[in-house]
Amino acid sequence: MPSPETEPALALAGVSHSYRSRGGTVAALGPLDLEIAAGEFVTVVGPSGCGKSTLLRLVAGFAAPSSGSITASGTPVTGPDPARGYVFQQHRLFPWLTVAGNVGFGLRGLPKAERKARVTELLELTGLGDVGRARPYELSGGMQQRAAIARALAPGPALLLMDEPFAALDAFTRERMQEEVRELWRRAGTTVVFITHSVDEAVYLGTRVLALSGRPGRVVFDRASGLPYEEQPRGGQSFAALREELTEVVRLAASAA
Ligand SMILES: Nc1ncnc2c1ncn2[C@@H]1O[C@H](COP(=O)(O)OP(=O)(O)OP(=O)(O)O)[C@@H](O)[C@H]1O
Repeated sequence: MPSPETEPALALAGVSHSYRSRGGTVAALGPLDLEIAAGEFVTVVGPSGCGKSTLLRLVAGFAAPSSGSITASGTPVTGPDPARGYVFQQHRLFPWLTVAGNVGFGLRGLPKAERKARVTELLELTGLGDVGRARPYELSGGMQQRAAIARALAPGPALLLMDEPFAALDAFTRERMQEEVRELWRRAGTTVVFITHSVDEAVYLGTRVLALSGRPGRVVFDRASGLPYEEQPRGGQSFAALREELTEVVRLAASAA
């Protein structure tokens, strides 16, 4: 039997999803076949409404696909699991808990000393060492999003799912957060699936870049960036070429939608 190490971090086979609404059935996604290896940083772009969030929600186990199957490291996804951390566009921190309380929320099963050590480690890792006792509303948008990332990382997830995590941030903070998430990924070795509307962000962050067609979203572009992170500077030649190609793919997908 294949061991979890040899299984893809994520495998989707024939996955599609429809929503039922008053107006009828909306085919939102797929069919989709996709394998993601452990350690990849996969960015996903596509026209508005093409099913990107749906894809991530299915992978997280928040909803079951209408058809097809999803496995994470060989185990079928049947519901949410701490092995899959999720970061939303809006941080969704618990306002009644401190930042440290939020980060440690998923660690309630651990002995207190162990939990405290892990929270301290994560606060340091995400540059929040000084604000563990603050409430979320006392933090800037960038810090709130860092706290949300720390909370998602706390149980040591094999897979980190990020749904436009920086969309609500100003341009400067967003660029800084991109550097930070890149560094976190490099150090933590977590597999990442990252949804974004920004072609720039997708090309800059992804070791592999996917584009979905208009609704129902299917994979119309799938490319490993082919560059080690250190050699993937913004504005470099390969960066510009991939950005141009991807922009055209998304433009075509949006006009066909
Ligand atoms: N709960 C729901 N009930 C009915 N339709 C839904 C529901 N959630 C999403 N949809 C529809 O499914 C389609 C895909 O939605 P989804 O949010 O996955 O797209 P998206 O690519 O993430 O969009 P955006 O880029 O605008 O955030 C859209 O047409 C949306 O209106």
